[in-house]
Amino acid sequence: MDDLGDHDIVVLCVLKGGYQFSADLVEGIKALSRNSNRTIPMRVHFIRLKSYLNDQSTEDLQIVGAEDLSFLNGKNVLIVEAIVDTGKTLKMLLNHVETFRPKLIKVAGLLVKRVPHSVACLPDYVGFEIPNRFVVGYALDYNEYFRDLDHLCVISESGKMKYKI
Ligand SMILES: O=P(O)(O)OC[C@H]1O[C@H](OP(=O)(O)OP(=O)(O)O)[C@H](O)[C@@H]1O
Ligand code: HPA
Repeated sequence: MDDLGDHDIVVLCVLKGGYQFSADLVEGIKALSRNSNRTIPMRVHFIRLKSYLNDQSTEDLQIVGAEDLSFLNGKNVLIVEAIVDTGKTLKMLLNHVETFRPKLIKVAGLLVKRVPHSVACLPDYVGFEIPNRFVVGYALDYNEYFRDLDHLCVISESGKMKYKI
């Protein structure tokens, strides 16, 4: 919490995969605030990025919906991302967010995948480093399936075949 400075923060949740982690992280920050002497006013905002088809990152990385993030100007921003795999999404998002000139940007990533060809863009705060396998659950999907699983797990090859597009 100290890293995030002494004035209000904007939590920027990366949809769709980040919704569950963001919700739980916001609860965690609220609990820390309650147990300390300082309350940090918090705004929560959502941004949607999409690039995956089946278990592959595509070149078609889009910010879905026109996003005017000019309110980030001068703010302390905490980007919340469920997973950093190739790192392309995070890199593109950081470039985008920086154009709005926030005061501070920090990134919390629940999972960071050990991949051979990542773009070397890492979160400031990492939950877990995981092997190079495709994981689903806890809001992470395979072609939009499995976000509703309470737990994270590796999708099997037969699961991939069954839900392949
Ligand atoms: O590090 P990368 O290889 O770029 O992958 C990470 C991104 O991939 C997933 O998003 P996806 O494009 O699947 O959209 P979704 O969150 O709506 O499922 C995930 O939620 C991350 O945002
Ligand atoms: O392993 C993953 N699972 C779900 N979505 C993802 N986006 C990048 N990597 C993954």
